[in-house]
Order: sequence, then structure tokens, then C-alpha cells
Amino acid sequence: MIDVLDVTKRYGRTTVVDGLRFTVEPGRVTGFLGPNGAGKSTTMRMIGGLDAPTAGRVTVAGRAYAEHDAPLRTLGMLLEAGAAHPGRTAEAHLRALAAAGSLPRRRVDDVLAMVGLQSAAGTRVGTFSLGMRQRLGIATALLGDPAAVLLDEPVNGLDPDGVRWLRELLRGLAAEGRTVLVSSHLMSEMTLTADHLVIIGAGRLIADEPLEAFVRRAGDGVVEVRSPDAAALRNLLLGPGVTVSASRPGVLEVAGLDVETIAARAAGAGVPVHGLTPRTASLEEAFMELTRTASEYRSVPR
Ligand SMILES: Nc1ncnc2c1ncn2[C@@H]1O[C@H](COP(=O)(O)OP(=O)(O)OP(=O)(O)O)[C@@H](O)[C@H]1O
Repeated sequence: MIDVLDVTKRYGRTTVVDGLRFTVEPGRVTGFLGPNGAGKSTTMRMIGGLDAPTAGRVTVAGRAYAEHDAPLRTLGMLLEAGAAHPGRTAEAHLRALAAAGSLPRRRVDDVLAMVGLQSAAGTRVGTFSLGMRQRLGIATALLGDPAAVLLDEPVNGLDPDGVRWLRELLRGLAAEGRTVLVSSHLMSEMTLTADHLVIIGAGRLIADEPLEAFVRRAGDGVVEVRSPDAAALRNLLLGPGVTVSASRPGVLEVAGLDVETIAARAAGAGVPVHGLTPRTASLEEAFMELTRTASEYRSVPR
């Protein structure tokens, strides 16, 4: 569990984080969202003890990061890619960290396997692609088998396969009961990974809610349904307050019914359904609108 308790961070006269308060619960992926410059990295650095709040407190499992006897087992973090020495191999980099943190050597092999870098273990980090560096950064974060994981924009530099892999990894870590906080400035990315959202704008909390609640509030309520028997399904779903349109063959856009109801009706009538997705195209816009409005209420200069 991570607690950000009324934290403010000022650099000179600039307030970057402003009275921020939220809790990151274990067992789920929490997406930490905000536009560029919102204060995400600053907040994450304070959680990881790399920067001190001007006011307020941050605790990990009830204590400040620096006060833990086994910090690497408490919190693993990826705060910037490419922190490894370019002349070292991936394995040597991880071994050095394991030795410094009194971690068993086998953890090096474990995390190399977890991030899919076994075959590059003996390669110098300087020759790594951005995606490989990102994977090594994630391996570093996981080295101590930590109860909480903090990843700042981990998707940067990953290809589509890498993004999918990361999504599975994060969901797996949460399923193991760990606390997972992952930042992004893209809503669309988070809708596929996060269970819970913490949204900030201009250093202030804008939303702290389950992803589902955000989608319900900000989405347009349209469900896309793919079916090889779209015509039959259309007749089945139409009724008072329900509109069904078909923009592409085999795909219906249904407004006025939720995913569960559509699935139950189709199953009840034996109509095959191959896909059922709430339309999320508008979520990115809703997110931008939300954070833009918050920023406009700020006095300038901060
Ligand atoms: N050491 C520093 N000194 C002065 N200002 C800083 C410092 N670190 C960050 N800032 C400022 O604080 C603000 C928030 O930065 P931060 O990196 O935390 O935002 P972010 O939400 O992570 O954005 P991004 O998505 O661009 O990484 C920015 O305006 C940045 O210029």
C-alpha cells in the first residue's frame, strides 16, 4: 500500500504538486494519469524517496521508503530508462544491484526471464534498443521481488507486442497481491491495463476512482457488438430506449443497453457473438477535457 498524504512540492516559487492525497491499494493496477507536466514523475520520485516533499508525507507499507530495512523488497521502481551503465552487460548490471541489495543471485535469472531478456543477458546495455532498455528497467524494478511496484511511463519505447506483454505482467503482479502504480499521459493505454485511476492535473487530484466508473461517466454508452448474424441480433436488441446502428458489416453499435444485457440476450436466443466492447474513443477526449478544465482554474504563476 502506498499513501500520498497531503503532499506539496515546490521548486523555488513554482508549485508542482499541490496538496495531493491518495492511496494506492494492493491487488490491483492503479493508473496514474495526467498530461505532460502534471507532476506525475515528481510524485513518483517522492514515493521512491528520491525527492522530499515540501509539505506532507509519503509512506510505502506504512513507512517512508528510506526507513525500510529491506527497501528493494518493499518497493521496486522504474523512474527513467537507461540508468544502467552502457558498457555493462544486462546481467552484470543486475548482478551488481543484487549484490548491493543483498539479494540472492538467482533473482537475476528470474527477472531476466520475466522480461524476456535471457538471450540478451550477455549483451552490453549500450547497444540496447529503447524497448530493451525499458525491459531492463522493469527487470531492475522487480529484482527485489517487491511488494509494491512503481513504473513511470513504462510503455515508452515498447512495440505493440511489448505493450501487450507489459499489460499481462502488470495484471499478473496485481493478481499476486502486489501494489502496482503505473503512470501514463495516455488514457487509451490505461483503459486496457488499469483497474483503478488516479488522475492529476497541474499538481492537484482530479479523480480517484475505479476505471469502470470513469468509463461509465465519460464514455458515450455505446457498445460495439460483432456477430456473424448481426441482423438477428439487431431484432433481438431493439426496443424502447435502444438504438442499433450498423456502420460496418457484422458490427452493430448499440446504445441503451449494457454489455451484460446484450450478452445475456444473445446467449438466450443462441445468436453467436464474437466481440462485445464498450466504445472508448471518447475517453481520451473526456480525459483531456477534465485535465484542461482543472488547469484553467489555476492562478498563474503557480
Ligand atoms: N527539479 C526541478 N526543478 C524545477 N522544476 C521542476 C523540477 N522537476 C520537475 N519540475 C517541473 O515540475 C512540473 C511537473 O513535472 P513532472 O515531470 O513531475 O510532470 P509529469 O506529470 O511527470 O510530466 P511528463 O508526462 O511530461 O513526464 C513541470 O513543469 C516541470 O518542469
